[in-house]
Amino acid sequence: MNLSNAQRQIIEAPINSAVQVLASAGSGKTRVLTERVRHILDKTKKEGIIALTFTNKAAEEMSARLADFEQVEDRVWIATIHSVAQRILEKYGHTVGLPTELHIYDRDKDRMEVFIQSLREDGINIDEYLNITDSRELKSREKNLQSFMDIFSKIKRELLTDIEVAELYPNNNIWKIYQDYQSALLNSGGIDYDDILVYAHKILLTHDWIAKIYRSQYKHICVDEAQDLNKAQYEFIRVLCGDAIKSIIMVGDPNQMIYGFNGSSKDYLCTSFVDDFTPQCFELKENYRSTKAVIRAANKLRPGSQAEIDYALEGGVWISEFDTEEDEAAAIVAIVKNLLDLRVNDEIEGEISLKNMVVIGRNRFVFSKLESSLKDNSIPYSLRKGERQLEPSTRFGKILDYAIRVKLNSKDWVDGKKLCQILNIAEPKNWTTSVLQEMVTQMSSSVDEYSDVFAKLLFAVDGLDVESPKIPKLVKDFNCLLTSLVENHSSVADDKIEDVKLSIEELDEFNRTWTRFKRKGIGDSLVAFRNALALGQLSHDTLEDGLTLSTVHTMKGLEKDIVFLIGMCEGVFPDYRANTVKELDEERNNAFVAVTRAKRWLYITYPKQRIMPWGDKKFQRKSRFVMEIES
Ligand SMILES: Nc1ncnc2c1ncn2[C@@H]1O[C@H](COP(=O)(O)OP(=O)(O)OP(=O)(O)O)[C@@H](O)[C@H]1O
Repeated sequence: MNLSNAQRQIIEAPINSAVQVLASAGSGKTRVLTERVRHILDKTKKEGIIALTFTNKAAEEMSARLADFEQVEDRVWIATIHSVAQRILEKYGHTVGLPTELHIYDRDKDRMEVFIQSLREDGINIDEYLNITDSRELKSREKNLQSFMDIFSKIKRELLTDIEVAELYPNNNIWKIYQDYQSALLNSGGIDYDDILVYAHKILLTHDWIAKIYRSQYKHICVDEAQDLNKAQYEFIRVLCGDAIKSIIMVGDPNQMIYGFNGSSKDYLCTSFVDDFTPQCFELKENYRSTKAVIRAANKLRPGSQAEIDYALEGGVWISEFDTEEDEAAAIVAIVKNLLDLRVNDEIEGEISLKNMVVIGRNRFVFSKLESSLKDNSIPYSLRKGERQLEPSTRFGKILDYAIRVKLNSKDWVDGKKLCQILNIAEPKNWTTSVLQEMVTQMSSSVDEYSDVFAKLLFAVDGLDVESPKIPKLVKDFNCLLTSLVENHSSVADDKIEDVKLSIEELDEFNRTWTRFKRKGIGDSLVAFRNALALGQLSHDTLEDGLTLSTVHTMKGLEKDIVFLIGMCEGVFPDYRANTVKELDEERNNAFVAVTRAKRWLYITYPKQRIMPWGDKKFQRKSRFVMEIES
């Protein structure tokens, strides 16, 4: 595939200069970035490159595209911004007072537990506050607590100082509450997800010698999807460069900024980067991905954003209205079947299969009727997950998960408490390195019918060598044990045996995740494994051959020949919570991203009425975005 002149100019821009690329959907941003990396490798001798992506999937894709280049492994560090920051913490976290074995609290509810504990320690009777029977009032109180957590995230994502916080929230003692939460996190031996960047930024800012180590090895930085940077991410990149790294390329599309809830703003790419690095600026407008019909639709949403290439195919965009969500689902299933029967078409490369299609919705709730319809028609499908790992659902799976966390960080009372609850035993008085042994001892007097298995599991996890754990052996032993329970299950109530059967599946999944971890070569230790899980580096698509159902956010950066965009009603898309001009503008970006995932054909559908979660039937208005596309 040839590069266009515009693409080539960017790739061949002077090596030690800053480059900004503002490019529309499908214009080859990822391609340009990959080729730029290749070009730098070619033109320089031993210099290293850091290529920063937004998701692990994008990092994998870039690695795959560069796999044929011999020196890539030694010279290019392709990773998400969080993975790079985390690696810095693993090595140098001690310089800012972090524990040597980093424990990341990756679940919202665990962070909330730590916050509640910090309030307790401040003498606030938080348990009484939450111990009420009125469920509505309880919800509102939980919401109140959540609003504090949101502020903490904002402080971290925007790197706010105490003075800025006092100005923003003059009537609350937020900074003190925040500091107490931070101390509580450290007292439990961990940090939260947002902290990864905050601490890594702090390390580079306050320890120039550490920053110099990275700057001497990596002389070039490439940033993909830069329209979605937030302040902490941008400042992290800036401090990584310092005055030494001048070779930085940022590539992004302002019309695809869809992470505003994460503090993202296109201003970091469009304004701050220009002010701080005075880059050479380029634009790419030609859409190489989509057909004329799709490009026309995209241009209705963002006028003038897309240019057709001469040889673009005509393609098609079809908009259909249905009475109900069931009718909408049935129609999509019918179209899918017709397309599969069609098998080939001049506009689609190769054979038409479920692999060429995706169903996109603004949120995952719009898929429920379609999922039933697909099941009824035996059409395999899978919901594209975010990068976070699925939580285990069985008692065995949960015990394994919590026990590993406690093994790695015995101060982790959050998971320790949950472990005790599942095992139905008393909490240890002190959270020290012997907690798992104490739990094993306690299990000897447990009346739980599986106490023996759970005690063995705790014992086995406690005995793991953290540096080089023998996970396959653990899996094999417990697979045998659980299988024998299933085979001799006559004495056990049936619902419990279902849980054991599911445990075997979860254990298999755990094993596959471990294998994925080893194969990726990100480390050998149990800590590296847990942190890779927390950073979403080990997730995978569940079903490769089925029909993919995806939210807009998880479809970012990807493309399919045939796209169904469903549930296009006001309130769903744009989301009912988007009220301000800025929020509605981001909804438009979401619609633009959804439409531009289509390479050839786009089917847009909406129902005239929907059943709300509380059971009422509600009439729907066609989305404003559909009206614009039709106009
Ligand atoms: N010069 C070119 N000639 C032909 N096809 C190209 C060219 N450049 C890119 N493409 C193709 O266009 C499609 C879009 O490219 P790519 O995924 O790099 O775009 P992008 O700008 O990152 O898209 P988005 O931001 O919408 O995710 C891909 O299928 C790619 O192979």
